[in-house]
Amino acid sequence: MLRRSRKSITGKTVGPAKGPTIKPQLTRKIIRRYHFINQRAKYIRQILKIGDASSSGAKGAFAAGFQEGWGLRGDDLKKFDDEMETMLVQLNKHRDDSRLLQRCLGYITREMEADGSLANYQLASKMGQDTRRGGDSSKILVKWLKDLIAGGKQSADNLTALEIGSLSKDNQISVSGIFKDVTRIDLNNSNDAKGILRQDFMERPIPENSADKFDLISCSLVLNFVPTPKDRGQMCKRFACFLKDYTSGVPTEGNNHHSYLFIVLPAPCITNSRYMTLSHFNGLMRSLGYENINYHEAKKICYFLFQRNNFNESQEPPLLQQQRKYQRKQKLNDGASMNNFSIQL
Ligand SMILES: C[S@@+](CC[C@H](N)C(=O)[O-])C[C@H]1O[C@@H](n2cnc3c(N)ncnc32)[C@H](O)[C@@H]1O
Repeated sequence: MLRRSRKSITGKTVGPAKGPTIKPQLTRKIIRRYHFINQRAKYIRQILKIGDASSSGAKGAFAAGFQEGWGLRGDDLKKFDDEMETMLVQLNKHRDDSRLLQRCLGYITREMEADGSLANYQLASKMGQDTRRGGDSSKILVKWLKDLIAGGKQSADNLTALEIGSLSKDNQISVSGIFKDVTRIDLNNSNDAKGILRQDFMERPIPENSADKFDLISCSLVLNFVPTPKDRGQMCKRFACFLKDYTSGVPTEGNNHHSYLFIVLPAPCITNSRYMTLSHFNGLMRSLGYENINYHEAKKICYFLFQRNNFNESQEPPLLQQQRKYQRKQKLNDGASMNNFSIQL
């Protein structure tokens, strides 16, 4: 069991003021692992064409292979099987070996269905919001929007927002009154009663008309948990399908209707990656049609506000041409202590 009391060995207080906590250094590890095995399970189910993720569904369909994998885990779920872990990373190479895919599915389903697995994941996600780690990131978003409205750069009328990876309906984005309506979604919080819809943004149906689109999307500490650089790129591309498009026509002086994208990332994703820098990220977003209008770098977290661009295409290289630069990983920095965070379009 990973949960623990609030004091560390050094006596330092960690985690939320009330209730169980998880060691800070484990938080990201748990979230990453949870996303990784869920994504792998989804991928295997697609190849094997099975819908039911649960052990009962999969066991019934593929008793032998599935149970082999299930049995490999034994009782200690902290023990990993090196061979299976390598295969999970390289599933593509084994897509024709259905017996092996069944084993992999059994192996990870055992972990996904273990007691406390989801609870630990949700606790780890919530800890990202703990005030000792920066708190509710939408506070800064609300301040920036208020400034834009006060400066006449943005109309305050009937603004709507989509919050991806929402953990609370009490965050500033929901309670500040700036937005007439906030739609909150999260992969795992099935708290519909609490106003958060359980939904994968990547599977959210694309709105057919503008009224169902949003003036702002908030994506705080979500992109960094998307497992692969290409999946992150897909997420970045998909934002535009859900944002109101105020960009058509020639930009006019005094136009104060825009749509926005608020992105929050752990600072090391931008400041300490071999494949990402601030200007690279802004360039990538620019190639997708967004202009960075606000940026704040705190010790651990980076905050970006992008405005959907209203530029004159004839004066810019076409966006598709610009996007090519961001389709491959490019080494921009190097250093032993650097990470490999990247986004590929
Ligand atoms: C670390 S939490 C961040 C929560 C909060 N937004 C914050 O800033 O503290 C990441 C959340 O993103 C959610 N998430 C990740 N990928 C998602 C997706 N594709 N669709 C919806 N939610 C997603 C996870 O379920 C998780 O609750």
